[in-house]
Amino acid sequence: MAQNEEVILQLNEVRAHFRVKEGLLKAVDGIGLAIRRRRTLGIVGESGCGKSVTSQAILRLLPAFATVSGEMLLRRTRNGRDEIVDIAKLDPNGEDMRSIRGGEIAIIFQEPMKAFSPIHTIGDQIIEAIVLHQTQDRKEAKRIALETLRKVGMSNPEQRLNEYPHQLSGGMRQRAMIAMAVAGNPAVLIADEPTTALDVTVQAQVLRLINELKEDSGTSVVFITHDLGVIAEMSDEVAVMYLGKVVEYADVDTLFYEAAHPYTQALLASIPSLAGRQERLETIEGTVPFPIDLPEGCGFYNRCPKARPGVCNRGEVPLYEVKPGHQVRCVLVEPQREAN
Ligand SMILES: Nc1ncnc2c1ncn2[C@@H]1O[C@H](COP(=O)(O)OP(=O)(O)OP(=O)(O)O)[C@@H](O)[C@H]1O
Repeated sequence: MAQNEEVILQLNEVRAHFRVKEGLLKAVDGIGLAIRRRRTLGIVGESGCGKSVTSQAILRLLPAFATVSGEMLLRRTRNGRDEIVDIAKLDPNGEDMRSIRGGEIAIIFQEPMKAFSPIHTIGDQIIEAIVLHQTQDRKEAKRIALETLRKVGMSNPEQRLNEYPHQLSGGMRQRAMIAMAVAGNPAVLIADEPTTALDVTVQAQVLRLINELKEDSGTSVVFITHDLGVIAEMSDEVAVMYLGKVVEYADVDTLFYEAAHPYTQALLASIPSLAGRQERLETIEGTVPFPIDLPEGCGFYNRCPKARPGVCNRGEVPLYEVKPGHQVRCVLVEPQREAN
C-alpha cells in the first residue's frame, strides 16, 4: 500500500454503537481507514458486517440513539487555507456538517429513489444541490447541472432536467443520482452498493463512470460492496470487515493473492461465477451474528475452519502487520507485529 499518498480522510478507532433493548449493538467497533486522493478504498464483507453504518457514521447520518466516537479527520480547504476537521466532533445537524455532506463528502447508494424527492424535477434537485454547495447563481448552477448530466452519460440532458425521478429508467436514475452527488465536486465519494440492483451492462457503465470521475477530478472513492468481483475491478486498497471490525487491510493485489485472514480466504473461495454475480455470498457456513454481547476472542471463531480453541477465543485479537501495509486481525498469522 502506498503509504505516502495524500490522505484526505483518516479514520482512527471509529466506533458506532446503538443502544437497543437487547443491549449495546457494536455495529462499528474501532476501525481505522485511510482514504487517499484519487484512490478507491473498497470495503467488503457480508451483510451485517458494518459497512453501511461506517458510511453513515462518516456522513453523521446515524439516528440520534447511536453514539459515534473516535476520529474522522477530513482534510479540506477553507477560505484558501488547508485545515483538518474532525467530523466525529461536529454536530450532526450543524451548519459545518451540512456543508460537508454533499460538499466535501457525497454519497450514492443502491436505491436512487431515496436520494430524490418524487415531487420535484431532477433538474430542480440537482440545481438546488449546486446552489447549496457551489454557487448562488442559479443560471450558473443550471449550466453546471447540464454539464454534469452530460459527464455522467445522460441522454438528452436538457429534457431530463424537466423530468421527475419516476420518469427515468433505473440506469438513468442511478446516473442522475451520481450527477447530483458529484455536482458539488466532492473530495470523497462514498458509493454504497451502488450497482447491486442494476443489470450487468448498466452496472459496468456505472462502475466505469465512477472510475472516470476519480481519474478526471482526483476524487477519493469509498466503494462498499459484498461483491469481491466488483472490489477487484474498482479498488486500489481493500478493507475486509467482519462484525464491525477491519479484519484484513491491504492493497488489492495483496488481498487477492496473499489473503491471510480465514474470513477473507472464505470470501474469496465463495466468489460466484461472473454470470451469477448478483448472488449473495452464501457458501460460508453460518451467518454474521448480531454484534451484541459477543464472546471473548475472534468474532469469526464460530465459523472459522482454522479456529484453535484456547487460542482464538481468548482476549482481544489485535491487528497484526504481516508486511508493510498488509494488516490482519488473526492470531494464527505470522510474523506477528502489532500494527500501530
Ligand atoms: N439503525 C440501526 N439500529 C440498530 N442497529 C442497526 C441500525 N443500523 C444497522 N444496525 C445493525 O448494525 C450492524 C451493521 O449493519 P450494516 O447495515 O452496517 O451492515 P452492512 O455490512 O452494511 O450490511 P448490508 O450489506 O446488508 O447493508 C447490523 O447488525 C445491523 O443490524
